[in-house]
Amino acid sequence: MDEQREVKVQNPWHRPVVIFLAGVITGGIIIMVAISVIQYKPLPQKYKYGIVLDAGSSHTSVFIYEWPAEKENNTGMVRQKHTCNVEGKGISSYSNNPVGAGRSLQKCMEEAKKTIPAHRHHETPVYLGATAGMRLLKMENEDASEKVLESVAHSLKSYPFSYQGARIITGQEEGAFGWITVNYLSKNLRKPTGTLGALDLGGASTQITFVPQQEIESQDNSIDFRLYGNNYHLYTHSFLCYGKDQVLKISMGKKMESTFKADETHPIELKDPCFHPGYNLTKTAGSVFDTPCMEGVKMANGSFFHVGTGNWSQCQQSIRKVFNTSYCPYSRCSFNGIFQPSVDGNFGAFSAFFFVMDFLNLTSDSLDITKQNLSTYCSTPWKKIVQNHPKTKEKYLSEYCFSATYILTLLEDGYKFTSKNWKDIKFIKKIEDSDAGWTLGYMLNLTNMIPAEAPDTPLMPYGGYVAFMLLFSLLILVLLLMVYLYFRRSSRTAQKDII
Ligand SMILES: O=c1[nH]cnc2c1ncn2[C@@H]1O[C@H](COP(=O)(O)OP(=O)(O)O)[C@@H](O)[C@H]1O
Ligand SMILES: [Ca+2]
Repeated sequence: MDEQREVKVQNPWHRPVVIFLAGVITGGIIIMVAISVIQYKPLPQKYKYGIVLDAGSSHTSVFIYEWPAEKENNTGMVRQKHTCNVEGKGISSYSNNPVGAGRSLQKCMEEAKKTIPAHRHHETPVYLGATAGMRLLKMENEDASEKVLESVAHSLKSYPFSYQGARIITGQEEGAFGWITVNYLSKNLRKPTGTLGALDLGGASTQITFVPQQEIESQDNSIDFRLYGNNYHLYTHSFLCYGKDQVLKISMGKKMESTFKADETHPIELKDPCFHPGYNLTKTAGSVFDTPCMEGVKMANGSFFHVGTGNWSQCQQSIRKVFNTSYCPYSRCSFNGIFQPSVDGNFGAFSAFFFVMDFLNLTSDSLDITKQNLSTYCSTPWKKIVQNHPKTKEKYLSEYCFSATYILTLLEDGYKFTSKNWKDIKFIKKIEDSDAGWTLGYMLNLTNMIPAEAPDTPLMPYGGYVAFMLLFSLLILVLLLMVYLYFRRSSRTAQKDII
């Protein structure tokens, strides 16, 4: 009996104190895991907002962006929540009525107030960036351009948002921020993979931006960024007056200059291969020459009949005349003596590049087939075109043959794309529900949402962390149980041996 009692006393697992301690340790581990899991659980998502107004030459669009507050420095987290198209023309058309420019924004800004939760209004930045229409107005009439900018600034300040400025952005900014937008949305910026070049076509200017293989020979065309720990050396150029609406005016003006000299009888007929056969509209010379882009072209006046002949190759011949390729002070040029390295890699072509090519179903064929299809389209009678598209605005409809011919000529003769790398051009409107364009990149830059260095990332993702903690604590529990069972067994064996 005495020996038995001795053994019982020697077996520590039979002591209530030890059992109590084991319980406390196990409970402690469970509490520790529970606290650390709850502590690092992501808080319910809080969203922040930003507003950018794209005051283009043809119209103004309001973009509302949204992003989770705690993830603002991660690539691809900002998304477009809402867009609103301002009624009427672009702000540069209000040169004779600047007050109207500010007033035109009211409807869309009221919509913005409803879209963004009220408690976020005061911290939501609002930016307005004006592009080539206002650049041209500033060249023509600086005073009028200032009055228009004052008017839109005054209007934007009357809303409960955080007004951050209304200004004319430079062509370099327009190109570079378009490039940032498409690469941010494609999540290219933190990866070692290549980037996407950006091609933007507006009504009054056009931009080309990409990472070149060759050295950039002109300082004006070079932009450097450090984003997420990577250095980017970009080539960019913005051609003022080479948006599709201005090129239409220039090429019509040039045609008028050459035909009207020979024929003095009024009203004059302007035969135009870029418009469909059967198209015939009376226009005023003033509506063609109302631009500073027509320097050096002899001005006509009065009205004329704009008559379509629908001939694609003649149309291309007439468009080629707007590109000056007679001089180049660098090793290579696009046109008008502007340096351009050879195009390299994939390109996203957006805004009017997309609107036009998508409307004509010309976004996925080879360059040769695209030309053939466009040629057939241009020679289709105007009557049939109207019948086939009864809902499309006739002004847009009448200009698609011209616009697509200009696009092909700009890309092939201007930027030197070939039938080989034609497939590298992707005509895009949106990437992941956000429009391709300069506005997102502009906001990301001004709100410092793209850090120069890659932000620190946790050792493991949240899900992995929870799974790891649970597995690890389970393992400790199993180990404790095994040790307990082992000791119990060995103490029983010891007891039996003794008996
Ligand atoms: O649905 C469409 N079909 C064809 N063209 C369009 C459509 N929507 C917009 N556009 C054109 O896209 C261009 C947009 O240019 P924007 O107004 O941005 O000028 P900017 O960038 O030169 O300042 C204009 O030429 C406009 O007519
Ligand atoms: Ca634009």
